[in-house]
Amino acid sequence: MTSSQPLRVAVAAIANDRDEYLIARRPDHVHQGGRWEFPGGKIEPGENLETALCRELREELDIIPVSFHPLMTLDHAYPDRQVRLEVVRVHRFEGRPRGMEGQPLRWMPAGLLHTLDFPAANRPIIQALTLPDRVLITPDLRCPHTLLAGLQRTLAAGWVRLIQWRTPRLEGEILAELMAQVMPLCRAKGVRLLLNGDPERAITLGADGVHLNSHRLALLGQRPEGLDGQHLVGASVHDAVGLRQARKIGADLVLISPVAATLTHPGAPTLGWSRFEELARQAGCPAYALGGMTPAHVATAQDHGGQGIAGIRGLWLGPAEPD
Ligand SMILES: Nc1nc2c([nH]c(=O)n2[C@H]2C[C@H](O)[C@@H](COP(=O)(O)OP(=O)(O)OP(=O)(O)O)O2)c(=O)[nH]1
Ligand SMILES: [Mg+2]
Repeated sequence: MTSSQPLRVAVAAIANDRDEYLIARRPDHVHQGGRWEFPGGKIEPGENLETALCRELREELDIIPVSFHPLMTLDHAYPDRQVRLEVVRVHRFEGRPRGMEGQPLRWMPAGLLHTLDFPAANRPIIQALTLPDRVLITPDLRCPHTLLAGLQRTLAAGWVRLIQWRTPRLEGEILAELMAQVMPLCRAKGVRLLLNGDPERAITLGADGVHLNSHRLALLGQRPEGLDGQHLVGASVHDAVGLRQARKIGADLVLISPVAATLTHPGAPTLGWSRFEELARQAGCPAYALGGMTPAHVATAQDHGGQGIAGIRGLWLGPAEPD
């Protein structure tokens, strides 16, 4: 590392109304040259994020952003440089984007961003643009038929895009047989499923990734083997120590809990929204509020730096009480 102060960079994830993002190709000769990027550049002395954003978008694209909000702040150490990417999501702008520096531009559907070559620091940005605002956690039921019926009802409602499959009382063949039915149902709806459990088992059963409870997370020294860029790794965290561990192993999303009182852990002390916000802002990846959450809390979670909410009740459209 050449300096202890990271280089502050204003980065714009510019969206159109088809959920596509504007990307540009960095010239070959610059840092991270040849890779795709979100438009933006260095925050100059005396500038704040907003003034730097407006200047960069005028210089690079000849547009003026008119509606935007902060998405995330990311610290990343490249071998030769430490950067702090201050990422803003731009919803509306004036003008027609042109590559003012001769750089190729492209509008890319959010779901395809992960197929392109971006700088390594960009992975959490792409996750944040791709991941939904709600994670459904399955209830802890023992009856496969009840689970399957609840899943079908929930999928039919059409809004769920990410599921954490958490059935700790189902093991071995019963879980394997159930997953063989569950995965095709999810795939048909474009829903991704993370198996809460052992990472190897998640891969064997064909899940889209794994969810690590705080205990499993604490035992890992690195991202579980076999879970490549196409898979997702989620982790449950309750404090700054857990969050650091999630960053260390390269988790793609974290569930921070308990934000409010929950029936799943009655009487447990809660974090509240201000502590959630402190943790979410340090996460370096999309963070979901968990504990006492319903879809009505999505906006509150986002106002506090989160990606959205996670939970069972309020999201699962079937019986949720232990059977
Ligand atoms: N703009 C942008 N920079 C990124 C992204 N990801 C990433 O790691 N970076 C890094 C690469 C660079 O080290 C730094 C941005 O520098 P830059 O070269 O774009 O800065 P600039 O537009 O002010 O360029 P210049 O005036 O120095 O030519 O941040 C990204 O998505 N967009
Ligand atoms: Mg630039």
